[in-house]
Amino acid sequence: MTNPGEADTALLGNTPGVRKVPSDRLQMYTVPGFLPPELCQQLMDMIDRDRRPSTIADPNGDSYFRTSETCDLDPSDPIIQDLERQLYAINGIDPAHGEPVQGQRYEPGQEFKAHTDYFEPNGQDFHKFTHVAGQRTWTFMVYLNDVEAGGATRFKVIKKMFQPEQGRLVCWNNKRPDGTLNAATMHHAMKVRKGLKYVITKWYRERPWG
Ligand SMILES: O=C(O)CCC(=O)C(=O)O
Ligand SMILES: [Fe+2]
Repeated sequence: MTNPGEADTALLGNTPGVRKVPSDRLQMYTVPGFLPPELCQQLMDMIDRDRRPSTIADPNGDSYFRTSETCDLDPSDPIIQDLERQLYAINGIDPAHGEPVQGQRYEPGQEFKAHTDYFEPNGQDFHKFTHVAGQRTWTFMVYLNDVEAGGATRFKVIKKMFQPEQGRLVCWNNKRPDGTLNAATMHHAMKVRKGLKYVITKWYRERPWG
């Protein structure tokens, strides 16, 4: 039985156009053209209207670690509800286990240095971030635009790099099949060199969110 906070990989594997990223280190899939250009544009407009400086869970003294901007997308907006339905249709994760979907926006020179999406068990804020909903399980991320230069997402442990491409979904399990945290999910949103970069990020939890 799949835990309600984890993606149903049979469902995911049957998504039209899906590709399983070949790796024996982590479960990862990508779907080119997952979101249509019109929806991507609507999401970028929403991010532009409501953005704020991004934050990180355990500040590490490097104020240039995550220099992008973030937008908390309104869960009651019909566009976001439609997006949530599209995610549920391919991952089967009980929506109650999802964090509210976020948008990220990067200008030239902005990045999010190498990190994992799960919370570090030794981090100072571990309890604060996990005591209600538990650890993060899966990450679903969609590029909303093609970036003129730079802005790739680099998974250095598995030597895999994704170039932003409008509508492309990339998703992965932050844990190994045995439930332990998977450091091979380490990734770096590399500096945008030219133009803007927009993505949405959706994280799921072991237990229902709030
Ligand atoms: O923007 C990207 O390419 C990755 C974003 C990311 O890793 C995050 O927001 O956790
Ligand atoms: Fe990340």
